[in-house]
Amino acid sequence: MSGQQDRKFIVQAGGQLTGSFRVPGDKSISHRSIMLGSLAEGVTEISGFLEGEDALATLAAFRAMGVKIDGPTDGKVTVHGVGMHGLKAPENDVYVGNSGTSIRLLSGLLTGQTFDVTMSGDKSLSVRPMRRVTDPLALMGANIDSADGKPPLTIHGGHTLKAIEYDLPMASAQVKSCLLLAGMYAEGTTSVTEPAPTRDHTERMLQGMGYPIDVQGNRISIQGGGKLTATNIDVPGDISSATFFMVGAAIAPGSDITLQHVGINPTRIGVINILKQMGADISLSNEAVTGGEPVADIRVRYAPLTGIDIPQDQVPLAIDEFPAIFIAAACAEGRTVLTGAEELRVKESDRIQVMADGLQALGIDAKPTSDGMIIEGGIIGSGEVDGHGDHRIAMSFAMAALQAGGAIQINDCANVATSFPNFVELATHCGLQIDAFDV
Ligand SMILES: O=C(O)C1=C[C@@H](OP(=O)(O)O)[C@@H](O)[C@H](O)C1
Ligand SMILES: C=C(OP(=O)(O)O)C(=O)O
Repeated sequence: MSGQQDRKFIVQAGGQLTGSFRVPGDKSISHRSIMLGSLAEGVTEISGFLEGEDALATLAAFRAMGVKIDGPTDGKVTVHGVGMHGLKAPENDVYVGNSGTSIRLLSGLLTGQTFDVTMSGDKSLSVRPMRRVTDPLALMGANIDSADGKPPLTIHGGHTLKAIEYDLPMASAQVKSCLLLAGMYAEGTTSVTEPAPTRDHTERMLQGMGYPIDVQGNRISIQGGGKLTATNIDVPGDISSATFFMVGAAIAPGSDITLQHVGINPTRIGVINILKQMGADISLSNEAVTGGEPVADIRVRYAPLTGIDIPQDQVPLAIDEFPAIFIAAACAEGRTVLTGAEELRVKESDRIQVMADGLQALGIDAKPTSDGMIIEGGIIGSGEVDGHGDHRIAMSFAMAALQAGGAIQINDCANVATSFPNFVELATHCGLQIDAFDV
């Protein structure tokens, strides 16, 4: 839970989604724009920055390390880069709240500094696994203390880093990015091989800021000792935030929405591929490339959905979208089977167990498995579910109300502010009958 106060949502049943609007900026790209902008030489102007708690935690961390950052004001941020060696020791521990991306990417970047930093987070972050970054960083020569592989992490600076060749044990853009950021400070060429493609925003932004990297299939290499040059970054809308509206429109008869200027990076569009395979009516227009990232307007009109076996190659490309995809599956005709998604168990909550519990509470036959879920499409009932302090769980169940037999109450929703601070306003604007209460 963020802050002192918790929130609950009560969403009335029925309705449809209509309208054309923009969702907030991409969370992954927002984090990286602050990190790389801070290390660059020159001034980086960012527009479309996500003013959500996670990205703001990264911004605050760099301010605490001496970087002058103006904004955010209406999504505009100006980062006065200090160069690769210009960060200063923060006066206090760095608190990154709920944000796995902040702590894991910063771990890599901070191993290259000359000072020590301790990073901590909220209740959810404090039980998330960090050995996936601390183990390979130790191989590079980093010295990191953790609480049994969990936050808080203390990164001891001043160690000489050596390049490594590393086969990632899991498909994780956070681990890949952590090692590439550490690789900028290592002697030699660090190579990371991923078992399957994951989001490549770090690679794109490094290249956009003039830091050479070499990509050969799933192997990404970076040589230490380079530099970054400031540039302007237009952050597209977050496809992970757009997903809630895509699923809402796909399940509610009469819906027709257009989500403007959304990032459609090929490493992020698993949700489009999966929903289309289920029968969703999704079309793209205004396709363009902005700051090295492809964008488009996404239109979704209601069409009946059918259950599918979700192709495993789509899993890393839709990793944050499964809570919402499970809602689509619950409204589809027939069975949907997800496998190969054990990573969902170590997100802000155990997204397999928590979604299965919530769906069952609403009368849906949902069987959790070790690495996925089997969902029989059916009729969603009225009831109360627990958001478990996980933004994506809360927003997914909010959309389920569009097809429910009665109102749905969702508890422990405050963390929606981590990725989508104006969710309730936008959802109301396009037709969801949602009220939020501080409790
Ligand atoms: O690199 C990133 O920005 C992210 C990578 C993914 O995490 P993993 O690397 O743990 O899969 C994703 O779930 C997270 O929301 C953001
Ligand atoms: C997993 C997520 O984020 P993070 O790992 O940055 O907390 C998410 O936003 O769904």
